[in-house]
Amino acid sequence: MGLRIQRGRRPVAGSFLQVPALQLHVSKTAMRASQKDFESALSQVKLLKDPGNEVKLKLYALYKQATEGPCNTPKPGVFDLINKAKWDAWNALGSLPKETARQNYVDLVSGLSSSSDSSSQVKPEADRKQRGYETLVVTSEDSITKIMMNRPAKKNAITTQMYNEIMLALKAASKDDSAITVLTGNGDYYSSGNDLSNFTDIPPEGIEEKAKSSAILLRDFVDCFIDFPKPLIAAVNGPAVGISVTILGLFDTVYASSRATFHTPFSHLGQSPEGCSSYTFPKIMGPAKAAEMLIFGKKLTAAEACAQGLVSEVFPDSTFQKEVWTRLKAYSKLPPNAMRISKQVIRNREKEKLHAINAEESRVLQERWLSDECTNAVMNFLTRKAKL
Ligand SMILES: CCCCC/C=C/C(=O)SCCNC(=O)CCNC(=O)[C@H](O)C(C)(C)COP(=O)(O)OP(=O)(O)OC[C@H]1O[C@@H](n2cnc3c(N)ncnc32)[C@H](O)[C@@H]1OP(=O)(O)O
Repeated sequence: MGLRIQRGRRPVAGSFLQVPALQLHVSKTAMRASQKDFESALSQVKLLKDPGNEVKLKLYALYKQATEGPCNTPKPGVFDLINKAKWDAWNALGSLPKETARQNYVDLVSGLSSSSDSSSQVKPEADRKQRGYETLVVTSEDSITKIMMNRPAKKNAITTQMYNEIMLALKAASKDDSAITVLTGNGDYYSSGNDLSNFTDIPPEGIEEKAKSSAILLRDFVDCFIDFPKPLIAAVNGPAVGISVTILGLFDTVYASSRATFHTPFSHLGQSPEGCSSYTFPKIMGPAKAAEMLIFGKKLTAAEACAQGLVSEVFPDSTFQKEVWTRLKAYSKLPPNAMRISKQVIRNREKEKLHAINAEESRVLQERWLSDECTNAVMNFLTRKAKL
């Protein structure tokens, strides 16, 4: 889960799935918690099982109110989702007195301790399947966090909401107890890439503003992959299009079903490469092969993608799930710190460069999205005149 309450550190809401409607916890007792009770609750909270994002937000808000008083920091920007939710939770406590916040914090931790004692024997299903995502199914089991894109009827096309949820899921996975993280798709497609209807949601400020906010979203999304600290594996269960292909260059291992295809039809769509593919693809497969994909939109079979180094291994579609998950379960038992450090050694020296490339690709695309070529291609798809 997103936030871990770690020994020797303040309890903070680091990452969560949804901004919950904040319910103020009213003290059950009229008794005032002493500073000692509060400090003891602070120690106790570090020993608790992950209480879930909603509770972590409440703990965060009450802690801030109890120690600093009413919210006194500037509101984070709209794209800073995590800090904004934390700020909202704290701000919602208004002028609640410090002593009451302290008491409420103590009561909340005490309630959590008793429920965690009574449930410590059984691992409920809800712990494994993380709640709060609408476009994903996220599960954590056997030291593997699996993030599954879950819009099978739309070929797992990535909506704005899905971009945001994948970012939240990655941030949570980077801090949870899992050793490895896997991205996959539900249904017959891995993903058909950017949901082209994203382009129809134009704000009152106009199309330029839409292009600008989309470029920021793209940049933030790709940054999450560049910075992901643990081994990241793609289980490409079927055809992959657009951004779902380009970001594969940022994964550590890519397994593909024999049914998968890899297609980046940017010129057809009046667009240009993203996901750092303008750098990673030539590096992986050589400039000539990369150009065929990224400029001319050549679709690769799984076997071709494997021969060109984009895919690590192809499995027959009929045994794909069984073979991939058996392999991943074995990998997840390896020492997690060693795996993380090995990834850092392999990837860290490129990080700065990748961030710069991501920024540049996003800037170029921001302009492309305003072009007639792009507008016509999107309109043709949405009016059912064109398919890839
Ligand atoms: C903000 C960050 C932007 C980052 C930049 C990203 C760039 C890219 O990712 S470019 C790639 C964009 N993707 C596409 O152009 C694919 C468009 N889709 C298709 O060409 C086809 O749907 C198909 C080849 C992927 C599948 O064809 P088919 O098997 O015939 O299935 P349908 O077309 O009937 O699809 C079922 C259902 O899903 C909807 N859908 C599929 N893909 C998308 C998509 N990318 N965007 C929006 N909607 C998509 C399709 O419209 C159908 O919907 P219904 O008609 O309502 O059933």
